[in-house]
Amino acid sequence: MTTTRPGATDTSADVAREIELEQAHVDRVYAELEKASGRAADVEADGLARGRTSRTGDVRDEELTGLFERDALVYAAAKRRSAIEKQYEGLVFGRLDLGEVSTPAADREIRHIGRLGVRDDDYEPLVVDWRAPAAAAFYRATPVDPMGVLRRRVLRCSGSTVVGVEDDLMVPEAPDDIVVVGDGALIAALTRSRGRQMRDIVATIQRHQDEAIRAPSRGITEITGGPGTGKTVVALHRAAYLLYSERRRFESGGILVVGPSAAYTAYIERVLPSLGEDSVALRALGDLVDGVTAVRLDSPEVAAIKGSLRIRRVLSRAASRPPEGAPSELRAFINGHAVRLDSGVLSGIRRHILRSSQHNLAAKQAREELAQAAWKSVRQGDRDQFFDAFDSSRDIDAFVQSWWRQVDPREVLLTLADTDHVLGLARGVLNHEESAALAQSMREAIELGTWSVADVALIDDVSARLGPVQQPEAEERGFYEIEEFDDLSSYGVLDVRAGVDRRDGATSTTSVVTPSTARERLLHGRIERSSSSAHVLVDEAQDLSPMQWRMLARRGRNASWTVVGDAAQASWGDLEEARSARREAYGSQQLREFHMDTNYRNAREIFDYARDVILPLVPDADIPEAVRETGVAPVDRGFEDSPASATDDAVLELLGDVEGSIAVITPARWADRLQHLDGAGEGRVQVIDPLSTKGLEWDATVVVDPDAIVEESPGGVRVLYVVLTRAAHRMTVLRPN
Ligand SMILES: Nc1ncnc2c1ncn2[C@@H]1O[C@H](COP(=O)(O)OP(=O)(O)OP(=O)(O)O)[C@@H](O)[C@H]1O
Repeated sequence: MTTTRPGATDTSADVAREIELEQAHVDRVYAELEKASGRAADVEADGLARGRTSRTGDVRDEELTGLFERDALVYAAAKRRSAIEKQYEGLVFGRLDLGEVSTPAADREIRHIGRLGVRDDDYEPLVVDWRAPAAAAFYRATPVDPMGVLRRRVLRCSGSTVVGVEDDLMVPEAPDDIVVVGDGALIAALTRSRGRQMRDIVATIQRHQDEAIRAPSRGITEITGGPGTGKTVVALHRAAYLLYSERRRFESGGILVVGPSAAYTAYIERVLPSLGEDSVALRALGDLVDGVTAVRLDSPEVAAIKGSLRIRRVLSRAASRPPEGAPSELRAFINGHAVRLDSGVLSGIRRHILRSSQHNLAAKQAREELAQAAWKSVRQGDRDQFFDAFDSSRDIDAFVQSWWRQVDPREVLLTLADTDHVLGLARGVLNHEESAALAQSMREAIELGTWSVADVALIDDVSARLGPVQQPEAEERGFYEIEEFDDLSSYGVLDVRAGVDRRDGATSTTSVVTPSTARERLLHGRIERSSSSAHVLVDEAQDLSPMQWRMLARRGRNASWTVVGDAAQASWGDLEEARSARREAYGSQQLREFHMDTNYRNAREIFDYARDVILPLVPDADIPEAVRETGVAPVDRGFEDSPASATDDAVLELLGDVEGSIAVITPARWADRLQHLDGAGEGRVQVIDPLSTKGLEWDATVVVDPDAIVEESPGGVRVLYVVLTRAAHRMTVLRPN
C-alpha cells in the first residue's frame, strides 16, 4: 500500500501488523457469536420444552423471559451474521481510538463499529451497532470537530478475514504509537467497480449524510441534491436507522420504500438486508396496489392525462354508473302486488347512496332503499308483511345481485375503452383528442393484457371510491358461488371456485379458470385493501404524477415521510401540480430539509459533460461537486445510418476499460438493432431504455443518439441529463453523423 495522504505513516510492515491486530479482534467477535449461537439455540430449545410444561408450574414466566432476553440480542445477531457473511462485506467495519493526544495508550478507549451489536459474556461491547448513539462519532468526527476521536479506522473484510485498513487522523499530530495507514476509505470505495446491485455505504457514510440518516423520525424529511449525491443510499440507511431507533413502531407499522420501477427495486434490494434489516416493503410505482403488477409505460401524452388530477372527475363519473349489465328497471311481484321501479327511481337511489357510501359496502343499504321505494310505489296491504316478503324474495335477491353487484375497480377502467362512453364522461374535463387517446390506451391494455404504470394510480383511485370488494357471507357461500360463477365469469373474473351446492346437496368439483384472454389477465387476482404504513420513503419523487401522490397519500395517512428527489431529473411535466399534490399528501406535518452537494458517482469528467448539457436549458439545476477524477474524458463519436457497429466497438473497448457493469442506453428507435448486446461480456452488458435508468448506475455507459432520447422522452433534456449521469468511470456518446 502506498503512502499518499498527509499524516499517513505506514509501511508494508505497519499495515501487516495493523491488519493482524484487527484480525485478532474480529476473530474474537466471531468466536463470541459462535458461542452465543449455540448457547441461545440451547436456551431456545430448552425454554420451549420447559415452557410447554409451565402450566404445571415447572418454570415461572419471568424466568423464561429472562432466559430469552439474556441471549436474545446476541442470538439474533448470530443468526443474521451467517446471512450477512454469505452475501455482504464484513460484519465489523470500523474502529475508533478515543482520547486526547496526551492520553496514555492504556487509558484510551477503543470502540469497534459493525453492522450489528455484539457483547461478550460480561456484557461488554465487542462491536457497537452503527446506528447506536455510541457510533455517531464514527461518522461525525472531523479534524475541525474531532468529538474525542484520535483516529478513525475503516476495516475492509472479505468474509471474516481482514484484508485492509484505511485510517483518518482527527488530530493534527498522531500520538507516537498510533499508526495511520491506507489511502482513505471513501475514495477506495468510490473507485471500486459496480455490480448489478447497489451496495451499502455503512463504512464510509459522510458527516452531512449521517445528519440526514439520524434525523428525527417524525414529520417530513426531504433529501434533495443533484445526481449521484447519495440521496437514495442515504434514504435507505435512514430506513435502517429508524428501525433501530424505534423498532417497535416501525416494525409493526411498516416502512414502505417506493421507487420508480421494478429495475430500481431490484437494484436497491440488497442494501437493507446487508444492514441486517429485512422487514421493509420495497415497491415500484407499478406494484403499489396489491393484486396488480404493471411495468408498461404509456406514451407521454397519455401519461399526462392519466397523471393529472383532472382525471378524477372522469373516474368519479365512471364509478357512479351502474355496473355493466345492470338492469335498468325493477319488476317483481311482492306480497301479491306488482312492483315496478323505473330507471329514474333506480338512478335516484344510486345517487343518494353514493353520496355518503362506497358502492361495494352499500349493498345492504341499496336493498333497504329499494324496499322503501317499492313500498312507496304500492302502499297497499300490510306494510310489515310487504317488507318481509320483499326481504325473502328470490327475485329481489337476483335483482340486487346484478343491479348492485360487487364491482372490481379494474372493470370501471375497462369501460373507458369505449370512446363514446369516455366522451360522455369527460365532458368539460378532457378535450376530444384527450378522450380519444384515453380510450385508445384502454383498448391497448385490453389487447396486450397488461396495465400501464399510470393505470395503477387510477385503479387505486376507483378502488377508494368503490370500497373493498366484499366476499359473500360464509353461510350463503354455496348459494352465491354458483350465481357469482355465472355472473362474474362473464366479466373475466378468474379463480372462481364452485364449492358445495347446498340446494341439492351435490358436491361439485372445484374448477379454476386459468387466464386465457387478455381481458381476463387484466382482471386476474384480487385487489386488496391498501394498508397504511408508519413511514413512507419515496425515491425519485420528482417523477411522481399528482395521481401517484394521491395513491401514496392513502398509504401514508398517519405516516412520517422521507422524500428524495432532484427537480432537474424530472420526467413529469407539470411540476407545480405535482408539488401541490405532494404537499397535500404531507398534510400539516413539519418539514425538515437536507441538501446533498457532493457527487460520489460520476468521475468529474463525466459529470462536467452532463452539466454542460443541462445548464443552458435548466439554469437553476442543482449542480453538485464531483469528488473524483479519472483523467479520461467521455468519448463523443458519430455513426452512419445505424448505431449497431459503433455501439459494438464502444462496448468492446469499455469491456477492456472497466471491470464491472456496462449499460447501452438507447432510445426506442434503435433498441431492436442493439438488443444483441444485452447480456454480452458474460452478463456485464445491459441494454436499457432511458427512463428505466432512473436511480441506477454502471461502471460505464454507451449513450446512443442523445437527440433522439430528448425527442422521445416526456421530460426531454431532463431525461437525457439522467442518462448522462449514470456512469461512474467511463462514458461513450454516439450520435448520427
Ligand atoms: N458515503 C459514501 N460512501 C461510498 N459511496 C457512496 C457514499 N455516498 C454515496 N455513495 C455512492 O454514490 C453513488 C450514488 O449514490 P445514489 O445512487 O444514492 O445517489 P442519488 O443521489 O440517489 O443519485 P441519482 O439522483 O442520480 O439517482 C452510489 O454508488 C453510492 O453507493
